[in-house]
Amino acid sequence: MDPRTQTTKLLAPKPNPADAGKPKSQARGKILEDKSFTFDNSFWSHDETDEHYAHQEDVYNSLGEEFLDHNFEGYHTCIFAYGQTGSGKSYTMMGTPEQPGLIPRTCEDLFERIENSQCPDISYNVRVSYFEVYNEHVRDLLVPRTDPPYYLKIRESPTDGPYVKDLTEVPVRSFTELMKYMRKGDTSRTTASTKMNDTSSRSHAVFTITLKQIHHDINTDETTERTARIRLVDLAGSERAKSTEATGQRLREGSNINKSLTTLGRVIAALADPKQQRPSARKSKSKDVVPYRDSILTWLLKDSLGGNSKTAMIACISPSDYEETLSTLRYADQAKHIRTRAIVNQDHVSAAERDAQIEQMADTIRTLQLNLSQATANNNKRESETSNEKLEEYQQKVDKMQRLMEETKMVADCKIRQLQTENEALRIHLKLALESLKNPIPIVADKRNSLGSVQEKEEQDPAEENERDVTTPSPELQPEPDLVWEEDNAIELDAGHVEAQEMQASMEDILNDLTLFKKKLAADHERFGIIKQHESRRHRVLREVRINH
Ligand SMILES: Nc1ncnc2c1ncn2[C@@H]1O[C@H](COP(=O)(O)OP(=O)(O)OP(=O)(O)O)[C@@H](O)[C@H]1O
Repeated sequence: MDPRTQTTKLLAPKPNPADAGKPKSQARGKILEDKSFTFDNSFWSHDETDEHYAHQEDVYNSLGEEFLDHNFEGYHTCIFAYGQTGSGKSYTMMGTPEQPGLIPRTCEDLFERIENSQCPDISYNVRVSYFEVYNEHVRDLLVPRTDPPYYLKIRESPTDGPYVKDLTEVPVRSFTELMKYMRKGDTSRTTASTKMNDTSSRSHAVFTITLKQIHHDINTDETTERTARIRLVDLAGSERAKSTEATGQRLREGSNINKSLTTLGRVIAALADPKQQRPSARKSKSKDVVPYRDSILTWLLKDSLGGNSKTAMIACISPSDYEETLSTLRYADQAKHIRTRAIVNQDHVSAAERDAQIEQMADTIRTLQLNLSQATANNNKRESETSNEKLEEYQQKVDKMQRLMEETKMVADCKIRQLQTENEALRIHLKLALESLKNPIPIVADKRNSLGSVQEKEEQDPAEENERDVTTPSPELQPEPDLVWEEDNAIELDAGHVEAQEMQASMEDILNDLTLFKKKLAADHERFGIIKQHESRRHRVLREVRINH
C-alpha cells in the first residue's frame, strides 16, 4: 500500500515451479497476476515499527472525524467494514480497550463536541440502538438474550423506509453511558471460534446513533431540528466454507452470511452501474432492479447504500487468500462509483405547532384509553383483541408523543439557558456601570502634555521663566479645575443614575419574564406527568387485558 498515491497492490502468489516457462494455456496451476487499485485512502497496519503503519487514530482522523462533521451538519452517515474473516473488521470498527476503533472514537468525539458547544440556543438529544442480523433474523442487542431467541420484525414506512419494529432505542447523556450500552450489545452478539478467527463475528452488527440538534430562536420562538443518523456496521466475515472447514451450525451460519454478503455485492454492483447514476433511472422503475429485498441486511441498509446517506466502505484485507482478497478489493472498487443522495435533514417547527401536535396526540391517547377500558369492562374477547391491536398501533403514538414532550422540554431548557446567559451579561454590565458611578475615575489631564510641559519647564531658561512670571497669572488667580470637574461629574452622575434605573427596570422585566416562563414550564411538566400517569394506567389495562385472555 502506498500512502502517497493511496494505491493498494495485490501481489500474485508465486507460480508453480513446474509451470515455469510454459504458456498460460499449458500451465497446471492458475496463472495469477498482480493487481492495483486506487482508493480514497489506503491504510497499512501490519508492522508497527514501519513508518507508514496506520494506527486506529489515523483511520479515525481521516474518516471518522469528517463523517461526524457531516452529522453535525444534519446528514445521515454510514460506515461499514467489509472483508474476509479475520481481516480486522471488528478491530477497525470496535477495536480493543487499549486501541479503540472507529465506533468508540466517534462516540467520544460526539460527546466532546456536545460538551464543548458554546451555543446556549442549541440542545442535543442522542439516542442509540444496536441490533444484529443473524441467520437472516434480526435480534435486539440491547435486551438480554432469551432461549428461544426473540426475533424482531421488519416494517417499511413510506417516509423512513425499512425499519426494525420495536427495536430498543435508548437516550444517552454521556460517553460513559453510551459505552455501557455498547458493551452490553457486544457481549450479547453472536460470535464463535472458527479456524480463521478465535472470536469470529457470525452476525452483521448495526450500531445506530441518532443525533438531534434543536436550535431555538428566542426572537421568533421557532425551533429548527436537525436529525442525523450515524450508522456503524461491522459485517460478518466473508469466507469460503472450504477455508473455514465449517460443518453443521457453522456451515449454515456461513451460508447465510454469504447470502447477505453476496446480495450486498449485487446491490453494490447494481448501484455502481452507470445506468443507475442517470437521473432518469432514479425516477423510473429501474430502481427496483437493485436487489435490496434479497437479504435482510441489504433491505435494512437500503437508505445507507443508495439513498439519503453519506456512506463509506472500509475494505479489510489480510495476507491470506489471493482470490478472496481480490474479491474484497473488487467490491470496494465498485463501491467507489456509487453516488448516494444525501440531504440535510432539517425541520422548522413553531411553538404553536408543537403545542398543537401535543394536544392532538393527547386527545388520541385519551380516546384509546376509553376504548380499552370499555372493552375490558365488557370482557368481550373479540373486542379486547381488536383493542389490543389498536393498542399496539397507539403505543407507537404514545412513544412519539413522549419524544415530542422530551423535545419540548429541551426547547424550554434552551430558552432558559439563553435567558440566563442574557441575564448574566446584563447583571455584569449593570454591576460595572454601578461601580463606575460609585467610584468615578477622575479625568486625568493629558499626561503627555503635562509631562512635556514639565520637561519644557525644566529646560527653560530662568530669564525666560521670569519673563513668563510677569505674563502668567499667579496660581491663586487660575480657575479651580476640581470645581469644574465636579460640576460636569454631577451632570454625568445624574445621567448615570437614570441609565442605571433604566437598566434595573429592564433587568426586572427580564427576571419577571423568566419567572413566568418557569411557571409555564412547571405547568408543562405537570401535564407531562399526567401523561406518564396515563401511560402507566394504560400498561395496567394492557396487563389486565392479557390476563383476561
Ligand atoms: N490493524 C491491526 N492491528 C493489530 N491487530 C489486528 C489488526 N487488525 C486485526 N487485528 C487482530 O486480528 C484478529 C482478527 O481481527 P478481527 O476479529 O477484527 O477480524 P474480523 O474481520 O472482524 O473477523 P470476523 O469476520 O471473523 O469477525 C484480532 O485478534 C484482532 O485484534
